[in-house]
Formats: sequence, structure tokens, C-alpha cells
Amino acid sequence: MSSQQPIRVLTVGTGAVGAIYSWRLAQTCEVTTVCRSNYDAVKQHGFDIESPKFGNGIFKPHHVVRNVSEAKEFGPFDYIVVTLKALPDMYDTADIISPAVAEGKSTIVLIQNGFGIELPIIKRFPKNPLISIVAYIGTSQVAAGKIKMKAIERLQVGTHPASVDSTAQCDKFKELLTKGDVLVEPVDNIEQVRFEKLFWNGSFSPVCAILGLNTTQVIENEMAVDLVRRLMREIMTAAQKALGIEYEIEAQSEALIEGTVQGAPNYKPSMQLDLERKQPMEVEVILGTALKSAKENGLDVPTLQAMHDLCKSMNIHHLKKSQL
Ligand SMILES: NC(=O)C1=CN([C@@H]2O[C@H](COP(=O)(O)OP(=O)(O)OC[C@H]3O[C@@H](n4cnc5c(N)ncnc54)[C@H](OP(=O)(O)O)[C@@H]3O)[C@@H](O)[C@H]2O)C=CC1
Ligand SMILES: CC(C)(CO)C(=O)C(=O)O
Repeated sequence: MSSQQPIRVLTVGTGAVGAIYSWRLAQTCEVTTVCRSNYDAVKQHGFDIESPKFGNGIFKPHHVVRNVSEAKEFGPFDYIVVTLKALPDMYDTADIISPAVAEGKSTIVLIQNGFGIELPIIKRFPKNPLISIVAYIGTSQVAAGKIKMKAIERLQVGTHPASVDSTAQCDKFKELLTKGDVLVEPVDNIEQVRFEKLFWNGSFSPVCAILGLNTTQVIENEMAVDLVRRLMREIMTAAQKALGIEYEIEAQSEALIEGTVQGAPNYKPSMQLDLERKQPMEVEVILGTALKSAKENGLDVPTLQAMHDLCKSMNIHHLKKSQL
């Protein structure tokens, strides 16, 4: 990166999360956003963002394009930030970003939920640096280009052991985020962080989604919250085997439920919002990879298996309906 050149960022999948972090990075970088259904709204008016943390404002990216091929004229990009939903059963993220990836040069940044999302990218672009980010944020695109964010925001940022050494690129990216007032928490073991996020995302999210109940309604329903507990226990047991870490399974499950009572009342997880909108849920990266890991380690996880199959069935149903 020369000091004369701006740092160029391409965001692919600029919805709720992509809009927020594109905005924060645009404080120091030249940002191009790939917008799909929100293209016309964003091209004309920019993103209209409401955020108790960052303030309210209109964010006009430096360039707004319809797809990654169109973005190429504004590259080469130092960072390609992926904020698509992680849906490996629906599309191949590597295919989508490939027109903009300069071999060995562009750093690929994943800001997505799920465990194991890095491996297909590393396989396809083995020479490119990779940064893996887990987001704790509540943000939603309520109309095309209109983003509403809740107060709390934090990113856990790390590199992946299977990628080329990406330390320098990761350090620079953390600096850019921090300059945009993002709360950055560096992490050494991103796989552990991603698996541990499944304790909540793999339990509350599918139960809220399938039952159509928010977090408080689930917690107040004895049978529903027991389902959450069983999922948490199975996913924690799977993580113990995969990561070689001992968890206080009972105590940690209860703490997560109590933490939800205090910190996320009446909350609809993103999986629930996806199902309400009849959009695909991130089933494979949230439930499927935990299930696969449990099976590889010889564990019996009946609740996780059933929840995976239920959610996957809903995805297949909505996909079929959308193709009619
Ligand atoms: N929202 C949140 O609060 C949180 C989200 N996350 C994670 O962050 C990630 C992003 O989530 P979020 O921002 O909420 O999702 P959104 O659905 O708001 O954004 C995804 C965007 O990707 C676009 N997109 C999908 N496919 C393509 C494609 N082939 N080419 C170009 N654009 C495409 C969608 O466009 P279109 O509108 O046309 O479908 C949409 O704008 C997910 O992994 C999610 O789990 C993690 C923590 C919290
Ligand atoms: C855990 C949480 C709420 C963090 O932002 C999330 O990832 C989701 O809603 O899916």
C-alpha cells in the first residue's frame, strides 16, 4: 500500500452489517459497495443510518456498484469485506468475490456468523491474506438502504491458522476499524470464538425461528427453553471434543440464558428474521458444521440433528416456493 494511494475497500453484500462497517471504514478508506436489491436506493440517496452508537446520518459510499465485476474499475482493492449471509448451500462466496481478488494481494475479510466459513475461501485463494471477524451487533435493513442499529457493537477480530500469515494486514485493518470508532477485540483463536458463538446462535436462534417466538417468549416457555438448554449442552459437548477445552456445561448454559434475560429481552435473532422474511437461514454454518464436528467425534446429538433438519427443511420449502 503506497502512502499516496487511498486504502481501497470493497464490501460485498452491503446489507445491515455491510452498511455499518463500510460507513466506519469510509472515515479513512475509499469504499466501494456491492448492492443488490438496495442498489437504486443507495445509488441515489446513500444509506440512511440510525445508530445510537455512531449517530444518525446519510452514508454515501465512494462508489456503488451492482456486482463484483462492475467494482473492478474502482480497484485494485486492499480489502474485500464479505458481509453476505453465509449460505454455502445456496451460493459459493469464493465465486462471487473472485472477479475482484488479486492473487496473493487482496486481503479477504469475513464479517459473518458461523463456524468453518473460512476453509472454502482459503482453499480457493490459498495465497491471499484472510481476516475472520465475529460481530456482536444488532442491525437490520428495514427498507432498501435504511439501516437501524441497536446500541451495542463489538467485533472480535483474528486470523485463521490455515491461511497465509495475515498478521500485518489484520493489524492494519484493526487500526482502520478503531479509527472508525468500532470496538475491536483482538482474538488469538478465532475457531474457538466462532464455535463458542454457536452456543447462543445454535440454540436460541433456531428455537426462536421455528417457534416464531422472541427470546423472552422462549425463556418464559418451559418446554421451549428446555429445548434451548438441550441444544446448548450438545453444542458445548461438540466444542469440547473439537477444541479440547472443558466447559462447565450446566453453569455456562444457565449463564447464557440469564445473560439473555438481562441483555437481549424480546430479541429476534437474525435466523428468526430470515424465516419471517421467507429468506434462507444460515443453517449449515450455524447448525450443520457443529453437527458434522459432533458426528466426526462420535457424539450422539439428537436435538441438534432434529433442529438442523427442521431448519433445513424450511430453507428447502422456501427455495422451492421462490422457484415456482
Ligand atoms: N444483522 C446483525 O445484527 C448481525 C448479523 N451477523 C451476520 O452478518 C452477516 C451479514 O448479515 P446481515 O448484514 O444482517 O444480512 P443482510 O441480509 O442484511 O445483508 C446481506 C446482503 O447481501 C446481499 N447479497 C446476497 N447475495 C448476494 C450476491 N450474490 N451478490 C451481491 N449481494 C448479495 C443481500 O442483497 P439482497 O437484499 O439483494 O438479498 C443483502 O444486501 C451474516 O452472516 C449474519 O449472520 C452477525 C451478527 C449480527
Ligand atoms: C448473537 C447475535 C445477537 C449477536 O449480534 C447474533 O449473531 C444474531 O442475532 O444472529
